[in-house]
Amino acid sequence: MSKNASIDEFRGNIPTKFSLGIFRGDFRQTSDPRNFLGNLVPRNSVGNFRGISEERRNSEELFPRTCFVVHEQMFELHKEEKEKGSEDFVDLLLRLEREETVVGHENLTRNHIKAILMNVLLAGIDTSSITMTWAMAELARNPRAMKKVQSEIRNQMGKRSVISLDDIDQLKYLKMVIKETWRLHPPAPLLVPKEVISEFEVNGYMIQPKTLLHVKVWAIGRDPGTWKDPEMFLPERFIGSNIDTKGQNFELLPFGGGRRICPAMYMGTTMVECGLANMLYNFDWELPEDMMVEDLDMEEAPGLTVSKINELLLVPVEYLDH
Ligand code: HEM
Repeated sequence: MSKNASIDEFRGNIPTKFSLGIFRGDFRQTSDPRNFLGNLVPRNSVGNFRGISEERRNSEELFPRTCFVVHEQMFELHKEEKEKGSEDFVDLLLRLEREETVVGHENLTRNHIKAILMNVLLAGIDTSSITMTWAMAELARNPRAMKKVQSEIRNQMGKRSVISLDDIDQLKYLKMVIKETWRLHPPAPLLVPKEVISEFEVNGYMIQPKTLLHVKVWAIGRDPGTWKDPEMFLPERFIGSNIDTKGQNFELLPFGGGRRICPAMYMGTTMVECGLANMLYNFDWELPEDMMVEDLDMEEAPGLTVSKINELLLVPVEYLDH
């Protein structure tokens, strides 16, 4: 199996996604009938997730084979020690393990590294690539916004080969495009469930402590009471608005909020901003021959993260004027 094939299989493998709980305390409640995943996934559809908490102690049994393959490939690729400064993320973790670094109360072990890598793969790659795909799909459907964002990037950046992190702050319209993409297409449409701490009232209903709340970010983003013309892709709605994505503005929660807010919010944002900025700077994006803007579908695939059900097909045309 090629490396890419095994990574794809690993990421797409639903039991693998659920096995995240192997390394984390959060899924201790998997046998609880109120359990989030157990409730989302019908019993016996892809396995009985409610019984997982007992079995998961034996990670060898539960850990899918593809997961081991991916980890072994990663470790194999990083077996040579590198100099400090030229290390990547995996090199760094392996060095901390060799140096018997204490993290929290214990040494960082190989199992911790596997858990961290799995978190990054599951939580990081999908969410950023999903955002970039939806952003490109919306821009392809909205040539005016596409032209505007490309003009901003090309005018601000002048001639250069790559747009770096330091340049991104100047790209105000690009940031609005990304926020608007997250409003309409939050990669995680349902947040991690939240447990109510103290009683409160909403619309005449008293919500009791310990109730599990499922926050449907997708619906909030399209709520006509909150957003004018909610179905329209209109990045300009953020001009002069101080709504951001840091979890304080409940209208826009692509990274969630509260204690369990995405810990990699800045990394995720940076990956999306840099990726899109470079794609939009270096290429014009055309629809395939015989395809009209109206033919672009925006159908969503079901899942804990929501991607486009059909692949987005765009033709990159190198932009040579820089
Ligand atoms: C566009 C990029 C991303 C988006 C939209 C996103 C979104 C989210 C959301 C909505 C949550 C749940 C928060 C809640 O329920 O309140 C979450 C949790 C999490 N994310 Fe991200 N994420 C992104 C990128 C990343 C990256 C790059 C990583 C890792 C490198 C990452 C790691 C995590 C982890 C570990 C959690 C679980 C935190 C916890 O349960 O305490 N995410 N993310």
